[in-house]
Amino acid sequence: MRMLLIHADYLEYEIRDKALKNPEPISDEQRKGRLDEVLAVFISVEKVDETNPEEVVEEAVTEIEDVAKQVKAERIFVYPFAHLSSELAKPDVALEVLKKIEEKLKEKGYEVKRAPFGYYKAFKLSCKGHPLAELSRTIVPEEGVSK
Ligand SMILES: C[C@@H](O)[C@H](N)C(=O)N[C@H]1[C@@H](O)[C@H](n2cnc3c(N)ncnc32)O[C@@H]1CO
Repeated sequence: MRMLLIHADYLEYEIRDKALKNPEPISDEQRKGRLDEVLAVFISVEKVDETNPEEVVEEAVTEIEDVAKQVKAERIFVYPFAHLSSELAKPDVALEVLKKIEEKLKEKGYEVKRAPFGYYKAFKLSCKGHPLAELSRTIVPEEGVSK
């Protein structure tokens, strides 16, 4: 899994078009979304993550929470982003992983939005520009360790 984490004044998106034949079904209210004072997390779920998605979810949540605490962000935007890797996981696996990351962050008390999966989206992002405002993380499940 590849993550780009941006501490931002805001992130807003608007659905433009389908990018997959069967994108995630969404309500009208999900066609647009915005969070202010947010840690935006752009995530590419990778092929290697398919060997142990549970472990990758746990590690991603740990990394995201670590950065959120450092930058004192209470809101997190989980944003599916297929452009951080050339070895992408299948869409059905990727969507499940992203949903679980969202769920676990909410359980930890963060206000979380997740941008819809499988669409072209316009977005606006205002990066804060401080030294920890732009970070990346790579998560790889342990070789062949399936729980
Ligand atoms: C396109 C660009 O504007 C938009 N931002 C976009 O990336 N759309 C992606 C993700 O929402 C999702 N998607 C498919 N596979 C994956 C994956 N392995 N990991 C993450 N997202 C995925 O499906 C879309 C097409 O790849």
